[in-house]
Amino acid sequence: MENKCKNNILLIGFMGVGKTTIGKLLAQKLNRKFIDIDEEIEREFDMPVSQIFKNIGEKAFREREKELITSLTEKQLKIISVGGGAFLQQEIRQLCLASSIVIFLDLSFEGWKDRIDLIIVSRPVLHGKSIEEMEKLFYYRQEIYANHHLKITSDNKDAEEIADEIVRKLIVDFDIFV
Ligand SMILES: Nc1ncnc2c1ncn2[C@@H]1O[C@H](COP(=O)(O)OP(=O)(O)O)[C@@H](O)[C@H]1O
Ligand SMILES: O=C(O)C1=C[C@@H](OP(=O)(O)O)[C@@H](O)[C@H](O)C1
Ligand SMILES: [Mg+2]
Repeated sequence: MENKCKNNILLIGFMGVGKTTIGKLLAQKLNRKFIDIDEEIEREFDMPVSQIFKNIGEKAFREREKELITSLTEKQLKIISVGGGAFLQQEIRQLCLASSIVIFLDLSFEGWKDRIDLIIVSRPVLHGKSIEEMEKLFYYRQEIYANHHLKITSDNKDAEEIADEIVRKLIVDFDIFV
């Protein structure tokens, strides 16, 4: 039986699927605090993620990503959007699955390709990659997103529609009170 007393709501999925956008909408609809892990790290380092990767390195980013997610999931009743690579770390996966309702925003590669122009500048992981290499990374990462409590198919739906669908499912399937 699903453990329904988890109180944080955490969004996962590949970069560009809408975790940050939809997390903000969800927080408004559920009247909860919203935390975007990338935005927190950018605030701390006072530079965009792309510059952190370039100037400080991905290793430091991943270490801080794990520290922040660990500390933030200890406190409850938040909407947390993590970066697309957070679930690469097994400790983060285990911690989030145990402490939060993990929602996977599932977008097809065809649907994702339409967003490349929107995200390419700010996603250093994509820099220098051919579309074939991006596709390989996309499908490789799908395995880590299989660790979730709720999957929302996201193709051909706008952010509001997805946020409303999540609220409905949280109320019906997870006893979340609005
Ligand atoms: N459902 C959607 N339909 C179309 N575009 C979207 C949708 N959700 C997000 N976007 C757009 O895609 C880009 C990436 O969204 P973002 O929330 O930053 O994704 P993530 O946090 O998963 O990387 C933004 O330009 C955003 O406006
Ligand atoms: O998939 C990844 O490895 C990353 C995704 C990004 O977050 P979004 O998924 O919000 O773009 C950000 O954490 C960083 O660029 C690394
Ligand atoms: Mg994001």
